[in-house]
Amino acid sequence: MYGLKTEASFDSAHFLTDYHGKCENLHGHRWRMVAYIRQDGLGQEGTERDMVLDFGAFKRVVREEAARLDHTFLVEEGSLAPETLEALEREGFSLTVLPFRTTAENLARHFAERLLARGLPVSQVDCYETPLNCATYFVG
Ligand SMILES: Nc1nc2c(c(=O)[nH]1)N=C([C@H](O)[C@H](O)COP(=O)(O)OP(=O)(O)OP(=O)(O)O)CN2
Ligand SMILES: [Zn+2]
Repeated sequence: MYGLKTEASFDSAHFLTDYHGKCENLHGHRWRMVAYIRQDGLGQEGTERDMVLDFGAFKRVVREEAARLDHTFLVEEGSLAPETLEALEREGFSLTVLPFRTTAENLARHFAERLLARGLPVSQVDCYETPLNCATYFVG
């Protein structure tokens, strides 16, 4: 069994609905996403011979997915009044409305699903919300 991992970071604001404490307030993180691939064998021919996957291809997709969220406000769908969303957009803020509570656990799963949809056979995604706090989503 072989494994690859690569990572990308992004800066985003969020708040947690139904949270009783400081995280109910709008705040920001430098989110660090670490993606893993596990594979039995290696490529047999061409540029990926004896590789799981070219690191270049792997990191490009992971970076693109992080860039989608970078410097946006991660908003759980339904957590702000439509007029608030409209006002923020009118002011020129970039919002990413997500159909889930913006926990590190859910962001790890969301990221894994996005990478899988783009053809990367990821087995795990770690989402570091702070340097010491990490949630992991295991595929499968
Ligand atoms: N299991 C989870 N717990 C918490 C999550 C989460 O996504 N999954 N998220 C939060 C908050 O978003 C919060 O921003 C993180 O809080 P905290 O650990 O308190 O982070 P700090 O670095 O700000 O804490 P210090 O007080 O500086 O140690 C909460 N929990
Ligand atoms: Zn937070």
